[in-house]
Amino acid sequence: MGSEPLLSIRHLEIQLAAARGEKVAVDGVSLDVAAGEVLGLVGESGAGKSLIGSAICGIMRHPARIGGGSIHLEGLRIDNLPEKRMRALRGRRIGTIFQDPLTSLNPLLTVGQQLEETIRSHVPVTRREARERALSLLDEVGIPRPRERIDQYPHQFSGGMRQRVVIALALCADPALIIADEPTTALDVSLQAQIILLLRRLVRERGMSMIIITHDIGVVAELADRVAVLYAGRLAEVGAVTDVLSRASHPYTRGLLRCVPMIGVDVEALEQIPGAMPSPGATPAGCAFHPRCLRRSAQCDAEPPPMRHLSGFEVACWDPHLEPAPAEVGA
Ligand SMILES: Nc1ncnc2c1ncn2[C@@H]1O[C@H](COP(=O)(O)OP(=O)(O)OP(=O)(O)O)[C@@H](O)[C@H]1O
Repeated sequence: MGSEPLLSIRHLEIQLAAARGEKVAVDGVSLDVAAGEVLGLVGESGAGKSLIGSAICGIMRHPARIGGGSIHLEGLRIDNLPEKRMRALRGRRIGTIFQDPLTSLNPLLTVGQQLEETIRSHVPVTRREARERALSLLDEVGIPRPRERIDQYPHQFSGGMRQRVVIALALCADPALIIADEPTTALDVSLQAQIILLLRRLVRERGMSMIIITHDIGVVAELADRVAVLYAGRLAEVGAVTDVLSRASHPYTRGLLRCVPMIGVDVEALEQIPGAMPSPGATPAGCAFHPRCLRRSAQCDAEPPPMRHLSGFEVACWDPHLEPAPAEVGA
C-alpha cells in the first residue's frame, strides 16, 4: 500500500438537527492515520471526539449526520456506503472498544458464545475452530484460565476483565483499525494502566492502527504516536506526541498541558483556561478559542485560522507559540 494512509479523513463536517435548522458539531476536520500508527484524539467533553469516532465506524444516528467531506479506509470511501456493506466492514476492518464494557456485552450470553458468534459472522470457520480462536483471544488479552472462564457470563467478570473481553471481541476479525472511545475512563487508575499496557502490546504485536479518543492527556502520552487536539469541533493542533507534549504551539494545547500530563488527570480540570468551550451552534466568529485566549488579536476575532504546517506540527492559530514550552509544561 506504500505510503498511502490506512485512514484518511478530509474536511469532515457533522451537523446536528436542531429545532431551528442544523448546528455544526464537527467543522472541516482532516486527519490521516498510517498503518500501525496510534492517533490520540483529545479534547474537552463536547468537542466532537465521539462524533468523529461514530462517523468512522458508520454508526452515526439522528440527530447527527455527516454533512460534508469524506472518509477513506484502505483506499475505499466508507462515509457513503450502504448500511449493509458498512456493517460488514465494521468488525471486519474496524474494531470498536467503548467506555462501558456492559454496553458492548450481552448479559444473557456467555463470553464464549459472544466471541464465537462474532468470529463466525466474519470468518468462515467451524464451531470448533471458532471456540479455539475465542480461547486464544481470551489468552491474548490476558484473561487467566480461559478454558474455565469462556463459559461464564459477563457479570462473573470484574470490570477490568470485562474490558479485556470487549477488547477480545474487537479483535475477532483481525481488524486493521481499532476505534477506542474512552476505553479506560470507567476503570480505576490501576486498572487503567493495565488496559493501556494491553492496548499498547496488542497494537505492536498485531501491527494494527488505533484511534484513541480520550479527554485524558496521560492516556495519550502513554499510548499514542501522534495527537490531534480538538476544540469546539475544529482541530487546533496535530503533531507527534513527544513534540506536542514538550513544545505545543497552540495556546489551547498549552493550557491543556498545564493541567499536568498524567494518567487520571483529565482535561475537565481546566483551571488554567478561564471560560468554557462553546457548544455546537454557539461557536463565535473567527477562531473558536479566541474568547479564552490570552494571545488574541483583532484577526483572531474576525477570521478562523487555517491549518498551517509549522516545524513538524499542524496548527490552526494566527499567533502560535514558537518558543519551547516552559519547563513545567513538558515535565
Ligand atoms: N445525539 C445527539 N443529540 C444531540 N447532541 C449531540 C448528540 N451527539 C452529540 N451531540 C452534541 O455534539 C457535541 C459533540 O459531542 P461528542 O459526544 O462528539 O463530544 P465528545 O468530545 O466526545 O465529548 P464526551 O467526552 O463528553 O463524549 C456535544 O455538544 C454534544 O452535546
